[in-house]
Amino acid sequence: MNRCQIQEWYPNFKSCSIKTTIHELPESFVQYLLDDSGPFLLPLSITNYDALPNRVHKPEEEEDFVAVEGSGDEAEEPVPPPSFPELEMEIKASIESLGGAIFPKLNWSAPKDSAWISSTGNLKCTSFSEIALLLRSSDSVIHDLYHAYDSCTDKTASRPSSFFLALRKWYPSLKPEMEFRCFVHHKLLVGICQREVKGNFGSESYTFDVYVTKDGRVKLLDFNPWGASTLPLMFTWDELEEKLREGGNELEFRIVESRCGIRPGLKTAVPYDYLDTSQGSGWDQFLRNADEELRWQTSAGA
Ligand SMILES: Nc1ncnc2c1ncn2[C@@H]1O[C@H](COP(=O)(O)OP(=O)(O)OP(=O)(O)O)[C@@H](O)[C@H]1O
Repeated sequence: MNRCQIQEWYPNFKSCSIKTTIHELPESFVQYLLDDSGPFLLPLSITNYDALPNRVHKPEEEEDFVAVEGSGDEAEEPVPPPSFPELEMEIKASIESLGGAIFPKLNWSAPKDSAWISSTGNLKCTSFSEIALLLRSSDSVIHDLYHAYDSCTDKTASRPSSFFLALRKWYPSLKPEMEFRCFVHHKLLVGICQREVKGNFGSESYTFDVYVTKDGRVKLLDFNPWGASTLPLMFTWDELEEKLREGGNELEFRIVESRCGIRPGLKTAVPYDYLDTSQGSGWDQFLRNADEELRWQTSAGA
């Protein structure tokens, strides 16, 4: 499990992977990602520091402010937005060095499930606040922060001691049909093989994802543990295990033959309320109101 963290594997596979910079996250930022006690505030950006005194509303500084004794209001100071100036500066420099746009990822996971929240509908980020928004909104990231070791039988801690943010050069047109996951069991490739990726990963059993470029080069995207929360995609874990129990060591290569069978790799997860159209749901209520308003307008116009 630990070997599949990007900060662990990337240094050894840099030459055949996507250009990436890795930043150790201060614990204060990790706590910011975990904190769901109050309203969600984006970090105050270094570019907005000068504007801060004007942004915080201080009624006592207004001319017509009258303090009412014993109202209790004096105790309620506005909560300043969190800020992480050093991390933001490091990230800004990295984004520039990677060509101005990046794909963010924590130790194991990218915030794929929060792509819907960004203005572009994907994980492309050009600033620290875009990264913070995607990370804060993602259950995949929460999984890394809280539950990464849940399926480990030799679990000794509930979380890793440090978290890292990987910024990967943004590739705008990765074709989902050219991405492959390769299953390795006891150092044997049992799912799919790409010659260009050499077998010098430390674990015996794991999966790795590769992308085949237009000119036939293979880029290593990711490593994941064998089993656990790794999706077996067109296989099932039982099927792969069964094949190995039976001593089968032939490589099996599965592809989708129909074009419509290929879905983008990014999960297009949206809140359940978006999808729930049943009676009494938010959508149902919205449609009823719209219907009523339309009827009212029609009868008023008649
Ligand atoms: N640098 C990049 N630029 C653009 N898109 C990318 C980039 N890297 C990855 N992607 C897309 O995002 C998808 C998810 O990436 P990745 O496998 O790194 O995330 P993950 O959270 O580890 O996913 P999983 O848990 O399924 O392995 C990839 O399948 C690919 O389509």
